[in-house]
Amino acid sequence: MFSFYKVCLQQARSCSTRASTGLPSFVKIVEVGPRDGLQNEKMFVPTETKVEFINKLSDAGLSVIEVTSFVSPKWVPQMADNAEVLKLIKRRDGVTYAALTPNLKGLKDAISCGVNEVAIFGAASETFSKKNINCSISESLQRFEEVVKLAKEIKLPVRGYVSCVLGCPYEKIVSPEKVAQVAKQMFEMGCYEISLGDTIGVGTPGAMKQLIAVVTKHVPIEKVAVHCHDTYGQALANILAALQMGVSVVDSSTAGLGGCPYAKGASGNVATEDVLYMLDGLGINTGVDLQKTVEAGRFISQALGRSTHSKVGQAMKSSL
Ligand SMILES: CC(C)(COP(=O)([O-])OP(=O)([O-])OC[C@H]1O[C@@H](n2cnc3c(N)ncnc32)[C@H](O)[C@@H]1OP(=O)([O-])[O-])[C@@H](O)C(=O)NCCC(=O)NCCSC(=O)C[C@@](C)(O)CC(=O)[O-]
Repeated sequence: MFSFYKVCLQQARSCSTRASTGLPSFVKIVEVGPRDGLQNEKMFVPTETKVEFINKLSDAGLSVIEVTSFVSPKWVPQMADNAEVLKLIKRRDGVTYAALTPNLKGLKDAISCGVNEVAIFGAASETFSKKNINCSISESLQRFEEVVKLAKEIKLPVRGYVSCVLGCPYEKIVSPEKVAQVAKQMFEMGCYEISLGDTIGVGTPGAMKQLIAVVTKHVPIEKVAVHCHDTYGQALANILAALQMGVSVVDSSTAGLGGCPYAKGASGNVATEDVLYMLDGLGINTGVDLQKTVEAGRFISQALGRSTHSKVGQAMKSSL
């Protein structure tokens, strides 16, 4: 069925010069579809659908899956079934089931549901911080200190997100120095990885490279991840630019689902299928099965009543 795709991949792999380009040999994919992907859906997605989607993703070999968030259900109603989701999923050995936790209440609730990892999420824009988590950047960092302190006590890994790293829906320009300042503080408080979020997908590869050059003055490159939305169609190019800078952790969302409720007009994350296809062609291992990921994308797209946003998912559907 996917014969043309296979021939193309073989050709791409044979042309690949990973060793000479200095790209990493392995990239960790952090699948954010069930959380970032679904948080913005207007109609409540049934819990069983979320659970089946997550199970399909783990079956595809995705080893880190952000499954939900422990935020106020008044702010993000779609994630209100966080405890049920974590109770019903089929947990696979070796898979990290992660959740967003903006404060101590979120952390305590997440712990009681048996998450393997949590993420705090701040921003490099004051206005976005206020709109998204109802506090200033410095107030958010104080809250995060408490979250990280408690998580450390029970040896629960904490990831840190910085949003608006290449532009803000309210303030427009965001300087790399501001991003680096927030990233540094999150890293120093104990986050094991810092994910740089191009929340509204406005970045271009040159800006991404400049950003990473500035951030890595404070955070080691192996601790940096990229989280690219695809509003302007630049996500894959930006990811490649990040890989060329030495990044080896990429966030993505199956079927290209997603968006932030507090960043109006921003489109979904880069599709996991598209990232996998590109990495496969570059000879970079991920441990993830592309075809099974495409099937998971098809499942969730059908459940949402629309076609997948993944170009690879679309191409493979038409037998290319
Ligand atoms: C952070 C808060 C809670 C502050 O919201 P607040 O209103 O300032 O909080 P509060 O402490 O004053 O509490 C108000 C009410 O919320 C409850 N509450 C308080 N905390 C929690 C909690 N953890 N879980 C459940 N309930 C909670 C609390 O119990 C109380 O309930 P009430 O007495 O009114 O019934 C709120 O602003 C919020 O929930 N924001 C969610 C924002 C969000 O989820 N945004 C999307 C994710 S970020 C993103 O998508 C970007 C990212 C990560 O993908 C990267 C990128 O692309 O850039």
